[in-house]
This record gives sequence, structure tokens and C-alpha cells, in this order.
Amino acid sequence: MPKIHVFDHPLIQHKMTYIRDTNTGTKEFRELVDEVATLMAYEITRDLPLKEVSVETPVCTAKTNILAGKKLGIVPILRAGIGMVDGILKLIPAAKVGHVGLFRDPKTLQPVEYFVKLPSDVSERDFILVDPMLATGGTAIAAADSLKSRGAKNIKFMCLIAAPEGVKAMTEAHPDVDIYIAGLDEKLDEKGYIVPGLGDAGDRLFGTK
Ligand SMILES: O=P(O)(O)OC[C@H]1O[C@H](OP(=O)(O)OP(=O)(O)O)[C@H](O)[C@@H]1O
Ligand SMILES: O=c1cc[nH]c(=O)[nH]1
Ligand SMILES: [Mg+2]
Repeated sequence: MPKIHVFDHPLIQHKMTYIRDTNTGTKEFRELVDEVATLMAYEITRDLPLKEVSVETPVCTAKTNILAGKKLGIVPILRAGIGMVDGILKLIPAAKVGHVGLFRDPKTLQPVEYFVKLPSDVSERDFILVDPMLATGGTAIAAADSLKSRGAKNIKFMCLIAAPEGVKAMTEAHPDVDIYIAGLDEKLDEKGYIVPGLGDAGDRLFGTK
């Protein structure tokens, strides 16, 4: 079964409070999402494998470690996932970035795919799939389907806020995908919005409402 990680780091929780606040404007919202993405990337990379190497310090030869695992790919789900990419790249600057474009039909709540572009060596990379919101789970499930159908084998899903309904749906559809969450909320409302949530992540990031 997938592991569900809810980050309780005080800095993440503090910044999430201002991200949720409806009085936080677009500029500050974007900056906070970027900062939380960096903090989450620090936590999510905790299990990256290392290998021992030797390095000459000014004093002597030291045995020390460097990253040893597969190359990484970051895949934001458009649009709102874009807001988390730069924050992750600050810690993993060599990662390649793919894109999956999906929007949720407001009436049916079903995901509609409109764009996919992944690194050409997709089967050789481990992926971090990112979207601020995991609501019904339909979008994250479709995005992971899309990655897997193109050869991705190892995927982690990272979001700011998740509803229990979305966590359940995603874990059932993709039991091999671990989920990393900054805030696990109560429920969905009748329009499929996360309660208490933060509203529409894409609109708040890009100022489109
Ligand atoms: O779990 P779900 O019920 O599928 O909902 C979550 C999706 O909804 C939002 O995207 P939206 O459709 O608003 O697209 P946008 O990023 O272009 O605003 C959000 O960023 C997720 O991608
Ligand atoms: O609460 C929600 C649910 C889906 N998408 C959002 O942006 N917010
Ligand atoms: Mg939106």
C-alpha cells in the first residue's frame, strides 16, 4: 500500500495558514507556494539513495556521500502545479521538467487532458508529480495514468492540500504512488472544493478570478 506523508514541520504549517487566508493576494500567494514547495522537496528527498565517494579536503582524503539513484523528473499538472516547480528546482536543479495539462470539468468534475510533454528518457527517471490540490482525485489519477502509459515506473505525488476522498481514490487507483501532503483537510463541498481548503489554486496563483 502507498505511504501517506502529512508534513507537520512548523514552517510548512505556518506558511500554509497564509496560503489558505482569502486575504492573501496573488503575489504573496505565489511566493508562499514556492517556499512551501521547497520545504516539501527537502522532506520528500529524504530517502534518495547515496553512494560513497572519496574527496580531497585541504587536510586529507575523506570518504563521503553523493546522490546515487536514478535521475529525477518533476511533472506539474497544469495550471496550478506550475506554481510549485521553481521551489522544487531550487533543491534539485538538475531535474528535468515534464508537463501534463488537465482541467477538471466544473459540471462533471471529470479530468480533461489537453497537453502532455515529458522528458524523452521517461522510463529512466523517478518522477515527482505535483499539484497543489487533491480533491476528488480524478486529476491526479489521470496524470499518473498518463505518466505510466508513457513509461514512468516510479512516481511520488506531492500536493499542498488533500481531501480524504481524493487520498482514498488515488491510493486505490495507484497503490504504488506515495502521497506527500502539507495539509489533510476535512471533506469536499457539493461543488467538489476542498473544505476548508484554499479556494481555486490556479485562480489564486495566476490572478484569474
Ligand atoms: O482532484 P480533482 O477533483 O480532480 O481536482 C483537483 C484539480 O483541480 C484543480 O485544477 P483545475 O481544474 O482548477 O485547473 P487549473 O489548474 O487550470 O485551474 C487543481 O489544481 C487540480 O488539478
Ligand atoms: O478546492 C479545490 C478543489 C479543486 N481544485 C482547486 O483548485 N481547489
Ligand atoms: Mg483551477
